[in-house]
Amino acid sequence: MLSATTLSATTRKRLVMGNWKMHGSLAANAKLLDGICAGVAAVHNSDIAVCVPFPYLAQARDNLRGTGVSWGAQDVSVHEQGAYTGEVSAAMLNDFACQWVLVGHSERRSLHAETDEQVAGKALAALKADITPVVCVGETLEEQQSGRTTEVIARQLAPVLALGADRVAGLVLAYEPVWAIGTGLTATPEQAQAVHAFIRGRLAELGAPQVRVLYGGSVKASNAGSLFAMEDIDGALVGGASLVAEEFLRIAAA
Ligand SMILES: O=C(CO)COP(=O)(O)O
Repeated sequence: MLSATTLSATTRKRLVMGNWKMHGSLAANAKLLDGICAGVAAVHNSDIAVCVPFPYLAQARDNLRGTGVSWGAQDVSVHEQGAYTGEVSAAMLNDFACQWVLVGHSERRSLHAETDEQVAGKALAALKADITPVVCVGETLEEQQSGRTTEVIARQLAPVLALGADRVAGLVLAYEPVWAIGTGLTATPEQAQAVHAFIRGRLAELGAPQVRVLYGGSVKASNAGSLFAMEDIDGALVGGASLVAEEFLRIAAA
């Protein structure tokens, strides 16, 4: 007989999401999106999505509608509207039919001093607009080396989990160890699985065990398969390798 955890693992569909970060141009994106669309029919086991810079949301929508590839943004304001120069609201993302939005990426946390509470507020703003937030958590190298990984993840998760089981059931989490982002250093599948199991435990305690937990940090076609083989890794949030259509598709098919 299947145990409850085995059963739930089999029902979480894999999600492979590209985070383009601040890369792209109309011309380069057109080529990349065409390449992804050309190969997506061969990928059966993963949901595929791209999170693009704000100015390219219309291009993503126009190129991806009806293709099976979904799209989203890389940040959202905690505010609904008003005098917030430079901010983009969840309702504005809805105007471009975004299905997803990243919140709390480590680059936003470190470069823009986003707090755990602000990240949870952004997740809530997205949920209220029917956009799925992909909440990113992860420890720095110094935190990892001093044995504080789970302490940091628990702290980052706390205000998100405080939104309650019903809200949390509507989001996706991404574990991205900061030391593995853009460095070529990937957590080993076992290292990543240990943190994912910890996160899954928190989700189960809350009553939201089905939430997908993605891994991010130097994911490539060559390491994706061994990461996806882990019980609690439900897909990947891919930076650099998502900018090359063939490589991104190979990850999704791994
Ligand atoms: O930050 C990341 C995705 O959000 C990971 O980036 P890389 O895949 O380039 O390491």
